[in-house]
Amino acid sequence: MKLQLALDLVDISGAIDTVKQVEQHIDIVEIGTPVVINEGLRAVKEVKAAFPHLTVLADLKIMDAAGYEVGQAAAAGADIITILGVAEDESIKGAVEEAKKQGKEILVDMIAVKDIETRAKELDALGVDYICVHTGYDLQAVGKNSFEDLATIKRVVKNTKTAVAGGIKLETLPEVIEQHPDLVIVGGGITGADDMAATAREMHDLVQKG
Ligand SMILES: O=C(CO)[C@H](O)[C@H](O)COP(=O)(O)O
Repeated sequence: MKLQLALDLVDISGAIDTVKQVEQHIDIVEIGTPVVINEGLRAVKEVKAAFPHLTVLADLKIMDAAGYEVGQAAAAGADIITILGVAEDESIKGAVEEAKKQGKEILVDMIAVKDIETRAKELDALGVDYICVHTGYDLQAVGKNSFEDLATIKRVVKNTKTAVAGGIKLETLPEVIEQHPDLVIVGGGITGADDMAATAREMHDLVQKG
């Protein structure tokens, strides 16, 4: 099981400062969608250049023109690129094909997918690398989480790695770990902590033991 730090509410220098504090305690650093919207793929390029030993995920949440967008993110240095589970199968296939060509991985974000079980089975057959259940900020605000959805994908997915994201904190991490996802994604649970390094270390220890 791996820990991914999601950076959403920072600029490039803020991202680099944050990673400097926690780099020993994370496996993957995510350049979040708001950062890519604000700063472009330059954010991916600069973070990868600053931390070449870390796996960098570009959270593009691709919906169309997937092969092209995966190619651009790969050229910027991303190791993993995200596409939405609600995208067309043709887009998913395009993303997978381009990622394979470039030696990269595709994570499918299941945000807004209504029938998680059916779509997860389809995505599993399409050869993506990760399927990630995700409660985004707008549903976190009304008290939702992804714990049940994680159980669903763990039950039906045969080949693909599983991941979970959305409002995970140190206190809720044990409940997530019990379900043994391959990847746990944490943003505010680390970046909003008083001591980011101590929180990331504690989370990483739990994830590694889990
Ligand atoms: O993709 C995202 C929002 O769309 C976030 O990166 C993801 O939800 C993790 O952040 P947090 O732990 O703060 O919810």
